[in-house]
Amino acid sequence: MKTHSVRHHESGRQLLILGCQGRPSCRTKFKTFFPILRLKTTASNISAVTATVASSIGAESYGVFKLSYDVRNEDQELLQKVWKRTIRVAISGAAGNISSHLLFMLASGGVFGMDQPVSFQLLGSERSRLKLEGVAMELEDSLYPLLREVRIGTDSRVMFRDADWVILLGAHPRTPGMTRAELLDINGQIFQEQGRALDEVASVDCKVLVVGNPCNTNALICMENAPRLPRANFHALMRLDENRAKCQLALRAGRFYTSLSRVAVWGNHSTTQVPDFLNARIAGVPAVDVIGDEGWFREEFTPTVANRGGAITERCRRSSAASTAVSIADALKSLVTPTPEGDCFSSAVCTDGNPYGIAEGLIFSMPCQSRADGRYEVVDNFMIDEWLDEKIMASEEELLKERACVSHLIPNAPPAACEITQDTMLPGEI
Ligand SMILES: NC(=O)c1ccc[n+]([C@@H]2O[C@H](COP(=O)([O-])OP(=O)(O)OC[C@H]3O[C@@H](n4cnc5c(N)ncnc54)[C@H](O)[C@@H]3O)[C@@H](O)[C@H]2O)c1
Repeated sequence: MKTHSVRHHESGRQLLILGCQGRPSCRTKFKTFFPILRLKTTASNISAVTATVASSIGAESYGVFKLSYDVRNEDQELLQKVWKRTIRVAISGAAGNISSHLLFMLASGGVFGMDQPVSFQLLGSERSRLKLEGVAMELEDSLYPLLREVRIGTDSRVMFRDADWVILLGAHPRTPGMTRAELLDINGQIFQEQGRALDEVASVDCKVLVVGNPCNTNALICMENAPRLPRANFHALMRLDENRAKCQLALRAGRFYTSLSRVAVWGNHSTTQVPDFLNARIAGVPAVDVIGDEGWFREEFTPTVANRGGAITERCRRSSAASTAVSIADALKSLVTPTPEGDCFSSAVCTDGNPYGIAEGLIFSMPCQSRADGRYEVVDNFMIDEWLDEKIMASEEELLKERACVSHLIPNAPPAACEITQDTMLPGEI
């Protein structure tokens, strides 16, 4: 099944419809959605309409999305309202667990704003096609006024076209017996292909957030295969790790999490990640002074945060999905709202020109600030002591090794031997 949008011929509004493939019940639905097209809705002319619809995709859309809405009877106030340009969000792995939370947060206006229309371009795998159809139907039934269009498909070159945001969730899960090096290769191939697709069809301003694991190296592969897009547009999700660090600090200090600031997590989204307690503040006071127990920070806080995903997976028998979706929403919000003065957010971004001497050409989590326009700057005034430096270097070393293992997926990279000796677990794994 396909989802299509059609531009209303009078108002320029876009309407959404789930494609019928000729089913009689669906043809009735089609009639309801397209009264203005005055079509005799047979299976054959539905495909003719579909072709017309496909050619209208990519145009800007304005107006109110409402199923079986008749513009002639529309509330004049709504008609006259000037809507923001619809934001196009492409999401891969859209039939998966994280997506089942994320899509509904995005469609409700909780991320981009209650006055910001959104449209979805949902990419699934062949295997998840039917489930993707179900997801689109659930979105339909949710009647979100800000959701203007939903498209589903399995071709990244179609789904990434004209997207403003691309959230890459789809990845192969690590199966029993699979080494981290094998996972890097299998998923690396997915992200090589998606990087190429982005290079061909994505808007040059689009921001890409990679979530599928191993997310830092997947983001690196994606970025290197999309040279037309600025390298600064690529992120790998580390916000979940930051949120987990904040939760542990708040619990230990007995303070509400809103009192926390400058909590960064450095490095790789693996157990080598470095939750930074040295620069963290609680109500503006250094967290180390408020908690006053250095042993706790090193021996409990750091491993607890790094292994939190595993602890959740052990209990739920699947990796965290709802809290991951929340952290994706937080990560996106951080880029479209100004970072409060003196605060930061964690995102794994390209290390080119970074102020901390981390090897260039990696996707590495660092403290960032945003001016609300989708772009960020790396915060350059974090203190690094010997302990932190050593930990950051270990995570950097791991990412250098990961990069060497996927050199065959990076254009123009010199061939390198894969030397991942330690089979580091990902936070979501048991
Ligand atoms: N970075 C983080 O903080 C973080 C946290 C949790 C999970 N993750 C990772 O996020 C990913 C998604 O997690 P989930 O729980 O939603 O997994 P899931 O298995 O429920 O969903 C993944 C979906 O992706 C689809 N898929 C696979 N290959 C695809 C491709 N090439 N194109 C499009 N779709 C494809 C699958 O069919 C599946 O529907 C996993 O890799 C997981 O390890 C990352």
